Amino acid sequence: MCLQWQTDLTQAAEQVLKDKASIQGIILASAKSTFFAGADLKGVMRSQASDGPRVFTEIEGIKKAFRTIETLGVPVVSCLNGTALGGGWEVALIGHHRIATANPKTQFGLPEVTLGLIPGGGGITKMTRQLGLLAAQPYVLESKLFGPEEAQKLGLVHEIVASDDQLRPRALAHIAAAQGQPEAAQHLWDRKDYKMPGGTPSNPKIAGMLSVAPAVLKQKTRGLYPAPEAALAAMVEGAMVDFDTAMRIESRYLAGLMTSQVARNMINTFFFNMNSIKGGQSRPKAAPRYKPQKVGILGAGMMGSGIAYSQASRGIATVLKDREAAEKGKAYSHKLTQKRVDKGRMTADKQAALLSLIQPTASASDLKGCDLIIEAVFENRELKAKVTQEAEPMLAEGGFFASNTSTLPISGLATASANANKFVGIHFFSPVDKMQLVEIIRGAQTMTRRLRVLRLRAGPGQVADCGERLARFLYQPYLWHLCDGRRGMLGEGIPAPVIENLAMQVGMPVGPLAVLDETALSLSVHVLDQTREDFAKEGKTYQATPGELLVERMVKEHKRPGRAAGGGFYDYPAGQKKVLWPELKTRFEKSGVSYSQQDIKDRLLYRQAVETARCLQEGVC
Ligand SMILES: CCCCCCC[C@H](O)CC(=O)SCCNC(=O)CCNC(=O)[C@H](O)C(C)(C)COP(=O)([O-])OP(=O)([O-])OC[C@H]1O[C@@H](n2cnc3c(N)ncnc32)[C@H](O)[C@@H]1OP(=O)([O-])[O-]
Ligand SMILES: NC(=O)c1ccc[n+]([C@@H]2O[C@H](COP(=O)([O-])OP(=O)(O)OC[C@H]3O[C@@H](n4cnc5c(N)ncnc54)[C@H](O)[C@@H]3O)[C@@H](O)[C@H]2O)c1
Repeated sequence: MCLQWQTDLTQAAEQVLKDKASIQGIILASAKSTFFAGADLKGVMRSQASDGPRVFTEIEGIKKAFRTIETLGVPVVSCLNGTALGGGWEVALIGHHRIATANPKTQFGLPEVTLGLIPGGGGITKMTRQLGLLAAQPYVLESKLFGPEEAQKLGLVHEIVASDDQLRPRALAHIAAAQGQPEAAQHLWDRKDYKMPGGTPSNPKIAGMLSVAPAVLKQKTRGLYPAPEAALAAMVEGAMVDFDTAMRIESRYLAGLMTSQVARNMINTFFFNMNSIKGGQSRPKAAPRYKPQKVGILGAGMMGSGIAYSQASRGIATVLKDREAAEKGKAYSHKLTQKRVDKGRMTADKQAALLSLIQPTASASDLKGCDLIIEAVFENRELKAKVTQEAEPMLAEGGFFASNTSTLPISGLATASANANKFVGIHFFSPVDKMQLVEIIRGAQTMTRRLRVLRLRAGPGQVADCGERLARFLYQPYLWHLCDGRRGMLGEGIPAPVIENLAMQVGMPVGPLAVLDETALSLSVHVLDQTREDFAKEGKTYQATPGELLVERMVKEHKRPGRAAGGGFYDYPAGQKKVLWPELKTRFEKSGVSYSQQDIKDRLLYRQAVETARCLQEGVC
């Protein structure tokens, strides 16, 4: 929907108006494999707040042309040969009759809200009038996409054909059959007898549901996303007025959002940046895709057992080695898959096949022939060196070794390896089965070719290559500093619920103390001990931060090592929701401490911004 397209559309609408007497019908079709991808997102990225009035005029101009075509008095048929999203679906909705080619890859719908925008090119008004205020919500507020078949069930597509070449003949046949039938040249909502499905907001049943809708929405967005709120407002306000006014209401909300920083950020992150990552931006250009046949994992603790699941669920034979906990580590995969079997999402055969790929063992010789071995033992340099030297000789010809360390520089760990150029960091996150991101860390001597391991995870877009420039990690120091600041706040006497709730209010999915519990407070203490040891070797004394000291107290004094070991900042009563450990109040909270909620929010966000800037500065890609 670039400027050129807008001009062309306006001219086409003027032309059909002039030629009205000689037109029997109009076909909307695309010469590309995608029917239409919607608004020009590059153009949206260029808009500034001061462009609001111009953007409003443009939106209204587009919709005027849409309206001219659909109210001309002739049947309009949309021939949907492929995907139609956002403004593209709004173009499809100009047609009174919509024919789609059967193709499981085709997607229709309104993804605007996911980009910080709303379907303000008629999408809100028309979908609401077609489906009703309640039924339209998933498509408008949650950007639920659908294929041709679902569209047909919803009455949004009227015919499905087997191939693209049948679209035009079917459209012509429809136009021929529709001659003399005024209703075929009219939308549902333009008919005199139109009634909104389910009723308008004046219907007491609808009004009752709508009175809670903003609260339900706010619970999901925490008030941080303006687009869904604007979309809901446009739906409801639009349902109380005539069609043209509803369209104008939509345009106003859209113009405001289109020129906002929030939309620019969301479009950049969720469309352009995501696309370039999916397109392989972080992958080495020349390296072919690679999937190891057999992977060894050292350490079947929290991470090792999760990594074993992640490998086996991708069909990779996995040897899980631990001094004592290998069977327990495998049992974790049983627990995860059993939940899916119980819900009918996995067959017992598939579960058995997955579990059969995991071989628990206490013997290093079982690692023989692995083309990749990932070490996930305690965060202790000597232990890591020992297990590296023990396991490396078992690697298959050309195989390589990886450490899942959170904090120890890869170049340093690689000194224990006989093949430092085949030593790489592969940093999974906890819980491994849920977290999509994996960091690949090159040590100073790692050959770039090692990065072929990126194939370990399901798909692209999930890997940060921290590179040898950094020879450390992107996410870990990031999280570390963030958490450190927050546990530091607890040490200042700020109540734990305040820290947790304000973190959620600024958009974090869970509070920082909960994250620390998940990754294990004992891990933080291992890291602290190792850091002290490293400093001592250089004749220096490490000055632990207040946050680090607080966690050390939690583990060593209060015996609260984290979730996996029964409790940390939170208690985890069986079968119930976690609750903050009541003693945090007596042990850390200071009654007279004064704090401003805004300051705490700022501290949480500034740290994030500073760490992000550092990553950019250090060239992390
Ligand atoms: C003032 C205007 C008023 C408008 C009023 C209406 C407002 C409307 O309600 C708002 C919207 O439509 S919000 C929008 C809602 N629409 C959406 O969210 C749909 C976004 N698009 C898609 O999801 C996918 O492109 C498709 C699934 C359509 C095709 O997938 P595929 O076949 O794998 O193709 P691919 O590899 O993905 O793309 C090829 C190239 O095209 C590029 N490009 C694509 N769309 C673009 C766009 N809208 N923009 C700019 N560029 C767009 C893409 O970056 C890439 O460029 P590169 O330089 O070669 O890298
Ligand atoms: N916890 C997290 O969130 C997280 C996230 C990313 C990376 N990591 C890193 O992963 C590694 C493991 O962390 P974890 O949280 O899974 O620890 P954990 O304490 O849960 O597990 C460590 C396991 O290593 C085993 N082990 C110890 N010595 C061994 C040996 N010689 N041979 C085989 N197994 C041995 C232990 O028995 C234990 O099961 C650490 O390097 C940590 O920094 C942890």
